[in-house]
Amino acid sequence: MGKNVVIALGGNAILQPNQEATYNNQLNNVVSATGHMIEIREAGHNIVITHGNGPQVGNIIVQNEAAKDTVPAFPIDVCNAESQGFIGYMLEQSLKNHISKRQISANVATLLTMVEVDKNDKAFQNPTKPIGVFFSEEEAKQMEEKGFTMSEDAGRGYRRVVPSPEPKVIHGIDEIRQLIDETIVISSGGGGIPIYRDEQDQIHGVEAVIDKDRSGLKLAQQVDADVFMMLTDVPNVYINFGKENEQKLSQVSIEEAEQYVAEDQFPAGSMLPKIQAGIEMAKLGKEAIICSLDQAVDALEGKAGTRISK
Ligand SMILES: Nc1ncnc2c1ncn2[C@@H]1O[C@H](COP(=O)(O)OP(=O)(O)O)[C@@H](O)[C@H]1O
Ligand SMILES: NC(=O)OP(=O)(O)O
Repeated sequence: MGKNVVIALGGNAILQPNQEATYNNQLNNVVSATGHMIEIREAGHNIVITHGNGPQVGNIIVQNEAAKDTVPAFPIDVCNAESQGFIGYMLEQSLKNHISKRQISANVATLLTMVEVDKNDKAFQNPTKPIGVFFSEEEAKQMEEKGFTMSEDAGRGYRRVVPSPEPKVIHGIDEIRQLIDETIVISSGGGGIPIYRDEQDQIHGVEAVIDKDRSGLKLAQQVDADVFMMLTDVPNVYINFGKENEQKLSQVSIEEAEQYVAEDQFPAGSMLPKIQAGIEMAKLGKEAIICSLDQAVDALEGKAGTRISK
């Protein structure tokens, strides 16, 4: 019998750091990514897809700021909703085209997803989520002088950072559970649109970008997934990443993963949230896999990627 698999697709896989942020570049990457996802569905598994939006939401914010003298800029939660819409559109269109070509029986539905956070989350005082394009150190210094918070991102350059609160409740879980056997559901894109409830139980948007690996974990837990797959632009997790003594990890226990975290092997805002999500998934007796897009099917069969389990 097939497994329930939640797949998280990285925003940097949708727009690679060295690519121009055109719509066509992003669509081409999504067409290729969904081709691999469809293979998982063809192998008999149910899939729920979530995705990142770091590059995309950062670029939407830049568009808003550039045009603000003629069109007022929207808050970040609305920019998140816009990124969810356009990435969901690319995913759904590409999935439907693959389904049609391969004559598979499956529907696709994209859910615009709000995710509740605590408005007093301490993340609001400590921005850590990298968004948008990469800058040199010199450019980053100039951006800081203009009031932006910047941070180095995993050896790839500097990026703007925004608050990234912990996801608490994913909206739409009952609907996903009803749909999952027949339909490929796309949900919680960009980590979800961050919202909070006030004392009168009213919903409000809040300016932040939730980490999609953390909300993907919540999604995996809430839909009772067997496997949480985080597809990114590296084939494996490594210790001593980028150094001469770099070492590929294939199978990692909870204890080993916790030890590597304690050794500061993984940077916040890139690999750390994936590993933390993987540890939490493994603690539930389930599996977490971190791998590159093109190795998704092999990784699910235990032949590629990095697997965290008990
Ligand atoms: N220890 C590590 N092993 C593998 N990749 C790492 C490690 N530490 C940092 N990284 C970086 O993490 C990146 C993946 O994280 P991120 O850019 O947030 O991915 P995505 O947007 O695909 O979710 C890789 O491209 C790599 O540069
Ligand atoms: N929201 C989010 O985590 O996006 P990335 O995957 O692009 O970092």
